[in-house]
This record gives sequence, structure tokens and C-alpha cells, in this order.
Amino acid sequence: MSRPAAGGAAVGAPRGAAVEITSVGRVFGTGRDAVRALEDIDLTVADGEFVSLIGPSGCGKSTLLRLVADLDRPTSGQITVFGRSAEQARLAHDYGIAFQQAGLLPWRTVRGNVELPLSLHGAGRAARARRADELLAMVGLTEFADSFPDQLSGGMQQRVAIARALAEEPSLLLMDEPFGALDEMTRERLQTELVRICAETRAAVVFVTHSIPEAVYLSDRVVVMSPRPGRIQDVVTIGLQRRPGESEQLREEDAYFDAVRRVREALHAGSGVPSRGVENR
Ligand SMILES: Nc1ncnc2c1ncn2[C@@H]1O[C@H](COP(=O)(O)OP(=O)(O)OP(=O)(O)O)[C@@H](O)[C@H]1O
Repeated sequence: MSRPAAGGAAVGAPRGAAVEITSVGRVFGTGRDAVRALEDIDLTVADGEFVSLIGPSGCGKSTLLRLVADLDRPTSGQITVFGRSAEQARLAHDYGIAFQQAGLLPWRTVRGNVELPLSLHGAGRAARARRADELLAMVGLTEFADSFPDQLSGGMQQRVAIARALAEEPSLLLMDEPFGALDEMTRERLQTELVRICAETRAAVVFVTHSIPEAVYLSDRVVVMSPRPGRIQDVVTIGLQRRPGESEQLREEDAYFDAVRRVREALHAGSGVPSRGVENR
């Protein structure tokens, strides 16, 4: 993990934006079968910023995240992560990822999966065990440390994937509906944990979700995407005051409900459904 030293700057170089997406497009296939998944995407995610992507099914949210993660390449445009190409960032392990599919190694125990990124980067056995204990406690899976992934429910597997993504306190987290399969209580608990972890680690996050309340609760800005070809239709600044240890109370505050309304209106503005109060944004 190439996490810069405390203070926010990598040795010898300014850290810059976490993610810079410039004029990005992605077309799948060719000719009459071509699918224009993304078009003219420009977005900068600042260091330490939490940005959610929201929009109708098929608008290209996962595609955009995969491009940032260098799991796919844009047809046009450029992406940089902390000033390097997406490929260099991937090779340098600049980010942790937690996608819809947990993607665990079935032959490794829960603990073994969580420890994997740490072992890949040479952490000692005791340090790995300590960190895995912390992470498994955080996601409520201490008792399942020695289980194998196929002995867990889908939601539990997803919690292991989240713990694994957080193992090295990455400077950037890429998350594609990581809480989608969870029950509401677990989901809220992990959202709260994620807010705390981000405050502690100052990680930037790009987070795909279908849930407006989730996007609002977690994010500094919510990027609203249009139906295919996916474009950025609006960017809603959330601006909630998150106080350490009190983030649960946010869910009851007027400012939170107001932000939910603003994101809903921005989404509806692109769907042709009339919305009131957009002028308040
Ligand atoms: N590998 C691929 N080959 C062809 N088409 C693809 C591929 N990946 C994605 N697409 C298409 O690109 C479009 C965007 O897909 P994507 O999965 O990014 O949308 P999404 O917004 O994440 O959807 P959802 O909210 O349903 O998960 C869709 O029309 C999809 O069918």
C-alpha cells in the first residue's frame, strides 16, 4: 500500500486529487450492437472526499467505478488516481475495493481473506492477526474467523469483503453497492462505521448505490447520472455537519431530510417526472 505519510503528502510529490476523470466515454461492442455506456464524464474527487454515484439501473455507475479501478479501460478520455494512471494506481495498490460480488477466495478462511492484502505486502503474522481481529470485530464476524466463505450468507460474505477492502486503510476506497445485500440494521451500522473509518483514515471514497438516504448519509457530494448513455446530470453538495461519535443523529436532522429531497429532485429532473422545489438547490 502506497499510503502517504500522515500530513497528507506523499514523499516528494503533492498528493493532488484522489480521482480525476476527464472527458471519459465507454462504448461496449461495435457497429449496430454498440452500447454507449458512458459519455463525456468529467469528475474530480478530492483527497478525503466521499462521493456517491446514483442513477437509474444501467446508467453506467459500475462501469465508471471499474474504469477507475482499472478493471476496464475507457474508450475515450483519461482517468488519474492520485496523479497516476489508473493502471499505475492499481499496481501500487492505491485503493481498496468492495464490489457487489464479494469476490472472496473460497479456499481461504474468513480470516485468511481479510489478511490477504496484508500478507501480499509483507505484514508480519502478529500484525496481520491483530488487524484481522479488529476488522472482523468491526463487521461483527469474530465468531466466523475460521469459517470458509461458502459457510456464510451473502451479506456476511459482503462484510468480509468490506473488512478486506479496509485492511490497509487505503487512501481511496471504491465501493459498488457494498451494503446492498444487507439487512437494514446491519446496513446502518456499517454505514456509521464507514463514516467513522473515513474520518479516521481520511480516505476518499467513490461509492455506488441505489439508495438516496444512504448516499446522503455518507457523502460530501452525490453525483446524479442520467439514463444511458450515462452522463453526469447533476452534482448535489450535501454539506451535513458530521460530528465524531454523533453521526447516527444525522438521520433525524432537518438538514438530512432536506438533502434527501434535493437528491430525489435531481434524480427526477432527469426522468421527466415533474419535481417541485428544485430552485432551492
Ligand atoms: N462488459 C460489457 N459488455 C457489454 N455491455 C456492458 C458491459 N458492461 C456493462 N455493459 C452495459 O453498459 C451499461 C451500463 O452498465 P452498468 O453495469 O455500468 O450500469 P449500472 O448503472 O451500474 O447498473 P445497475 O444499477 O443496474 O447495477 C448497461 O447497458 C450494460 O448492459
